Amino acid sequence: RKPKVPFPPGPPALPVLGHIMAIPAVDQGEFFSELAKTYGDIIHLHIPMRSYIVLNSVEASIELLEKRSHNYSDRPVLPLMELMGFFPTLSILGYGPRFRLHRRMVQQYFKRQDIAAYRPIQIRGSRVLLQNLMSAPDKRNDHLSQYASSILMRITFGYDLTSGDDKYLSVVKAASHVLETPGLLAGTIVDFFPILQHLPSWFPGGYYPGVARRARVIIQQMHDFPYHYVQEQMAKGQAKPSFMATNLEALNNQSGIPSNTIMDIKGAVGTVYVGGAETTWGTLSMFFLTMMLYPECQAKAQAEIDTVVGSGRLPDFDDRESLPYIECVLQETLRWNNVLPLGVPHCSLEDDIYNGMFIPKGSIVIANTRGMALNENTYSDPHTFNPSRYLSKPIGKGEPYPIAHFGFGRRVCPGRYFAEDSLWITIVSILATLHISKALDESGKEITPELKFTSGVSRHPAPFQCKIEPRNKAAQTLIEGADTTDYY
Ligand code: HEM
Repeated sequence: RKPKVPFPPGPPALPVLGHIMAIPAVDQGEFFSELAKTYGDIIHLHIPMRSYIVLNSVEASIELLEKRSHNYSDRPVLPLMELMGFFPTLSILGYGPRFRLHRRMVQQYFKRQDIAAYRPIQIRGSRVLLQNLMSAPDKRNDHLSQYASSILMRITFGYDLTSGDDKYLSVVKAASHVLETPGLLAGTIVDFFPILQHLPSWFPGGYYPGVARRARVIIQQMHDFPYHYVQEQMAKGQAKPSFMATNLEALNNQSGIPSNTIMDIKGAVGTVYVGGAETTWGTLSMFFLTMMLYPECQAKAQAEIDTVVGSGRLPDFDDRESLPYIECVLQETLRWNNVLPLGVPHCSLEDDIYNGMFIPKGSIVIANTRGMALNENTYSDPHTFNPSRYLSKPIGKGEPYPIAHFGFGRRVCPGRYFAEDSLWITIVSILATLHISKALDESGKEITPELKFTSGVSRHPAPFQCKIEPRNKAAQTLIEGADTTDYY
């Protein structure tokens, strides 16, 4: 279809295939940012039967995804995610009544005004994490994923995850592993030619559907076990307060949201505890990488904690306002290499014209959040990790906190306030007590890892070694003596 108003600008396309061969499988954020230098903030790419719109600035994303959110809050159909059994799941539900139901359920539970109630869970989790990091520093990633899963499992279905060998944690890990498949969010050949999902895995083009079909069992377990666990606990009269128990009770009393179904609750719980944990531990993994690579920032953060909190106790949420540099470390960790570099794709419901550019109905609309974090007009020397950039001038550069990493409009991350709390308490507790540095090789030389990242749905640092040790005897005593009683 040739529109009267031109599409947004974009590079020349091949006939039929359009830009499909030009889009790289990895580092797409950087690729789109390079294109933006020539074609501007809103780029149009052709993929077979579809328009692919990439938004490269916060301003353009706000204009379309927020101010025109009635038109840009749909999601593209993601055949592979559905084939895996991710349905009905808020993150990928199309815009409509079922989306609104799920969104309301999740948003209500993680409202900014209410999340302080979950802090005892986050504090306890961060203390267990300190103890685990001190006793087995080599298993850093396992501890981080256990921390993130433990707080979300506790809140979503009242489960007390206390060990790294927990059978349910292994299901979560397996589900996360599935999500490491590159391109799952509208980036595989099956998204461009959905008919391919029916091919057997040995057939050319059948690789992705094969991966998705094999993952079904895991994804099913991931959705089912929280439900069975809560039912069991409710039958014994021992269910702890949780998202699932609250919603099931509402359903039992017939007083909850009328069209609520068990499937909806299972789907909502699944997306929160797996998606939320994946992004939280991924960001914490990034934090370790930055602290190892930028020791001067680590020292500055520790000096601030030593002055404000001292060494006689662990930091608490009440300290947050008095620790401006720690806030900057958190914000810079979220910006520097954000875990969802292209957010989650939106989709347009109707034809639209914006600034003389035509955006057809059904376009896949991507917010290039990685590109926004690297925008040189907003962030000086954007590849450098520099928390001070947010401090007011003349001490800092007065640059704004990043916002793009949590997405936009009616699909903005509903867990963002909770996520920031989970990250803050962990980051400040680690900085208060542990020292992170480069690991040494056999000859005693420091190992500097190459900056490498995974390229699945979420982007994490590739595995890297680092040294983690208590900062001093006082810190070791604080970790050993930390109160890990369950006060929630
Ligand atoms: C560092 C941590 C996190 C980051 C960077 C992050 C980022 C994002 C992004 C970029 C989106 C897509 C927004 C859009 O489409 O414009 C999203 C959606 C979502 N996030 Fe988060 N998130 C994080 C943690 C969490 C946590 C802890 C939870 C749960 C408590 C959560 C629950 C969700 C859900 C349910 C959606 C789907 C919303 C929808 O489609 O309407 N996230 N998140």
